[in-house]
Amino acid sequence: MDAEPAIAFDDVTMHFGTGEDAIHALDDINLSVADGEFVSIVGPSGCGKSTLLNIAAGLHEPTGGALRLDGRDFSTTDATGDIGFIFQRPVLLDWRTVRQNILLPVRIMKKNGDLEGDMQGYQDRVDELISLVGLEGFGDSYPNELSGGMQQRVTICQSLIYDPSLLLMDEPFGSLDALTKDQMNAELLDIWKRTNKTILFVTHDLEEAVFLSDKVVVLSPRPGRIQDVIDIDLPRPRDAETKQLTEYNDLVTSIYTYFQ
Ligand SMILES: Nc1ncnc2c1ncn2[C@@H]1O[C@H](COP(=O)(O)OP(=O)(O)OP(=O)(O)O)[C@@H](O)[C@H]1O
Repeated sequence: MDAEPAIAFDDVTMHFGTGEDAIHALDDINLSVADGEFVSIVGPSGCGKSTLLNIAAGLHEPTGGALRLDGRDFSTTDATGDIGFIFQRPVLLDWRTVRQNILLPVRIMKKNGDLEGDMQGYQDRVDELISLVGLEGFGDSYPNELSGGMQQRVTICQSLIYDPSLLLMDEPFGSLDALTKDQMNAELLDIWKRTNKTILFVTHDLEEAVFLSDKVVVLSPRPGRIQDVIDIDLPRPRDAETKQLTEYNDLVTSIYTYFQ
């Protein structure tokens, strides 16, 4: 029997509000993401990409359908600790050091009684993570002493500190310049490979989606429906040379046709 998907959306529909003013954000979403898979979601502005991710994070309850996490009914499962969320803009406390910011989710979850294990284990993990994202020497720096790319690396560490199996990333590199974004994409693939996470990634950038993913999900204009799921069977590891491949450029071009 096949393993259960890391996360599955079964007939998920989302309306915000009721009556005439209701917004139909998502319609009939059926999507399975396998354990360890990297899946990107693309679609026109306002089509419901962030809503889909917010539902996966448990921040919104869908108005129809259901979610499964490793085969378990999401509505009755405590997913705290299984899911990490990374937003477009780093959410860091200016008055706390990099090290303290990385530990913040652990402190909050411990306070709420959602996390077990002693603090020392997490303190040691901070050093591993700082090294994983190449921030050695910056553990005692404050966020305003770091570049945008470095700040986003800190948020990646924050999301990895409690070792969730699923990472939800909502345009995490959308506010970075093109060169830094390319560098962060390469680093993310390296982190993904070394940590075996499942990643659900929202982006406006079709080239980024093709470069990173195993599959690209194309949503229609609102209400977001799945228009296509495209397998990206480019060889890995991927690097600057991947972008020179005819297959890479063909895939990007074919996904663009959905937006014309
Ligand atoms: N909390 C909310 N309350 C009411 N409407 C909402 C809420 N969140 C999202 N919406 C609406 O749902 C629709 C989808 O929004 P969403 O942010 O998911 O789209 P998106 O594809 O991520 O957009 P973008 O690419 O511009 O970031 C939009 O019309 C938005 O106004």
